[in-house]
Amino acid sequence: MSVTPRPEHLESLFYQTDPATLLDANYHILATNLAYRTAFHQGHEVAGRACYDVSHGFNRPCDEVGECCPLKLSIQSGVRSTMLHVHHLAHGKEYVRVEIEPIFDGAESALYYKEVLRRTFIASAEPKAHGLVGTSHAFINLLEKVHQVAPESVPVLLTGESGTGKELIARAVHDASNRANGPFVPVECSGLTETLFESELFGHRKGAFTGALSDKQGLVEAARGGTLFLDEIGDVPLLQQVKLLRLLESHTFRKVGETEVKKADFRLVCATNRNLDERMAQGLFRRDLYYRISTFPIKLPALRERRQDIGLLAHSILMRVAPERKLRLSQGAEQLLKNYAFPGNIRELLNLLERARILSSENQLSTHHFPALCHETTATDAAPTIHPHFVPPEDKILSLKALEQRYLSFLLERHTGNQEYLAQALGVSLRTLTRKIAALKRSTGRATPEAGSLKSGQDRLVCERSS
Ligand SMILES: Nc1ncnc2c1ncn2[C@@H]1O[C@H](COP(=O)(O)OP(=O)(O)OP(=O)(O)O)[C@@H](O)[C@H]1O
Repeated sequence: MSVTPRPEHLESLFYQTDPATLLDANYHILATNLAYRTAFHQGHEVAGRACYDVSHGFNRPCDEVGECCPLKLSIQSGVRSTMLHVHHLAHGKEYVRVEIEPIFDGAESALYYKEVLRRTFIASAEPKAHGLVGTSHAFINLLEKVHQVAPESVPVLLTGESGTGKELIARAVHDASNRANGPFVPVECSGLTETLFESELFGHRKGAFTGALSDKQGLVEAARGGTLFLDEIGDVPLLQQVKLLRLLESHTFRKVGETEVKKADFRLVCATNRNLDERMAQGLFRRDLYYRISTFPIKLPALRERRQDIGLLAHSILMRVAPERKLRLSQGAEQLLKNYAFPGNIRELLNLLERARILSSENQLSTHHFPALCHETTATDAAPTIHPHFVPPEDKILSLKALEQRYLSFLLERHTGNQEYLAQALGVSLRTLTRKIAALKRSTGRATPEAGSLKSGQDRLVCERSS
């Protein structure tokens, strides 16, 4: 049974400047304001429909199809909840920050729920040539953290493997902060020599040292009112770490060759792909500096932890590297990329796509345009290989036995006829290896590569042939 909102609540909704709706606990939209209708539905009224239908085109509540639902959270907790959602609208998918507040009005349980929706542009849920793209859970969790910390002034430390997008996330923290109108100043710390470090960071006076031909403003000063992004902070040598620490503790600095002390005014974001715990244990990174920079650490997921985004990322990168060609991935090529572990992360994906676009004269990139991942053999029409960085699909957990069999079949293809060597390298006796090969043969019902090329059906990567 649907509830009728009280006039005072309807009035507060109508005067709300942000897009807003009133919902009941059964996911029905009871009322909407003009800002909501204008922003999301070209002025059309959607009251009376279910929120999951309107925002996602689903026929069931979002939490029943694997998405987090802020309404459900609020119903369960009885308090306000906020989260990022990807909304599927007429013009495409977009990121919306949804805030749900239960309205009790003296009643024991909430009468209904006020929903306020704010668009966020720090990332795109649709292919886009520049900026952050993604819709996977790991990526949404990352964006949540960016939203949580952006309005605060605390230092942020971004960690994660090389090529995961730390610089883009640093920029997103800046863009979502109240310093967004100020400058964003990236500093590549690993490239700064000892002599350059101070003069680059703090600036210098003309004549301060040989080669100082004019006054120079430092990067700390350039970041005034904005964000200073210290990339590769883990590579800063100990001597310079002391200087950084002094800057962060006193919020002041002095140009080289000058006596005047100046006040610094920046928000600090640092990034590293080094393991700072290890560096501290080795005495290569100061613990006091670590505590200064790591108030809010954010670990970026590796690309293999957000494989759901590979198609979207690839599409976006193709728009970037070949804007004049409408390049698409074939299904097989997309699957090939999704099955690869990407030790070099998004930078490696970019590299592979650049190479593929040069190799292809068509609009479609197929598996044979990715020779590094797909070693075609000439033995059969679809002779498969498994790349050493092969990882099983996200939605499928392989049993250890199945994984062992895959690995074995991959090795047998590589080392045909050399079982003695293989047994030794695997650390098992030749008898054990022979037994495992026989079991593999039985389970696939096919000959092992000893007698020909082994195919294990859908679990194998199959290279498309060039048309
Ligand atoms: N979510 C994303 N959406 C689109 N492009 C991305 C995303 N994340 C990273 N990229 C692209 O991947 C490349 C590598 O990103 P970036 O330089 O920010 O990585 P990094 O983690 O700072 O690497 P390193 O540690 O080596 O400095 C860039 O071309 C960047 O534009």
